[in-house]
Amino acid sequence: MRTLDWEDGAVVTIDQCALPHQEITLRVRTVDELIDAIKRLAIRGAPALGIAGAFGVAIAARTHLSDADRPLGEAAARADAERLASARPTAVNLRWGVEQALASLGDGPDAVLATALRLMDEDDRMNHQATVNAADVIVGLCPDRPLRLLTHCNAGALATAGLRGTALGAVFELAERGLVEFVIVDETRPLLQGARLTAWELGRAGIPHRLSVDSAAASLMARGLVDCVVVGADRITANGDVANKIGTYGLAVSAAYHGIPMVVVAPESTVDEQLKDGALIEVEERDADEVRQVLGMPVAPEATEAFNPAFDVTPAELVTAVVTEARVMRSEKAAAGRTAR
Ligand SMILES: CSC[C@H]1O[C@H](OP(=O)(O)O)[C@H](O)[C@@H]1O
Repeated sequence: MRTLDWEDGAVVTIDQCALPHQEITLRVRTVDELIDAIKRLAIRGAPALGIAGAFGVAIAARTHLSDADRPLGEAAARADAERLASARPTAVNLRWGVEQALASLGDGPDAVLATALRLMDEDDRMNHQATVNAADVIVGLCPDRPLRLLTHCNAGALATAGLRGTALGAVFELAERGLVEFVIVDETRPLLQGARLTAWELGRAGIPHRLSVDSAAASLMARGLVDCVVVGADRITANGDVANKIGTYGLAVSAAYHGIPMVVVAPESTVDEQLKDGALIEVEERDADEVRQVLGMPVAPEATEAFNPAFDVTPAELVTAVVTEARVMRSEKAAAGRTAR
């Protein structure tokens, strides 16, 4: 089953908040339902957000363009599209997908849906090629065999529209080549995308993996248990800075210190050439309860204040390579700066 699909006028997906213990199918028929699913991370992951955004515009077009007054209908559809694009600010893909679909609005609801379906098919192709390219890069960077890989958050099929992830897709590609000893899965607090989603995907695929608390990553690198860190991205700026799940920057600093390659895997739709560097990226700040609680169970006093940035920004100089379906962006600084310790 695809992670995201379109059936009978609805976005059909799996509710990622219920995983790994329940596999609940979501059928989203309105823009408001879709915004709710995006905000609560039932639908999540940069490429998946792009396709969901495009399908959301298709829903808005079908809802409003049937009105007699076409200009009024288009204005209403555009207003819905803006609410969708603003649902989560950091992943560039969401607004990208909305804008791609909006470009077809003047040709009517069927044209908007056709655009969204095309983007969904392209998402599969782009992500698959990026994972093959990334596997080739990792093989070239890491002489030891088999590979011990560390990943953060979830950049698997669940983070895309289709059957293959980005960073985790590269892990799957390497495993298919018989090159993976095991994968260290950062649990990824506060919402535990690693423990709940990446472990679920790797378990279903029979790929050896070990769950780890986020704070163990640096010491696992110091023990020589990591050959390469491979992660996804939510926005890559023109100079190669990378916004990704909170904790990625710390991984990059530790990896650089230990001379371990840091590879980012993403489709070109995650690259934002309009933004010159990472300082300009809006980092989503989420509800403090996500930190005060573990999946809804309080662990801190109710009055405790908390930081909860959903992402951080890793400077290009700490990223060995950003790999897409179309190119490999290498940082000379990252290569020069890495001396094994
Ligand atoms: C393949 S992009 C996945 C990317 O998105 C995740 O964020 P979230 O779970 O909040 O949508 C995380 O940053 C992943 O690396």
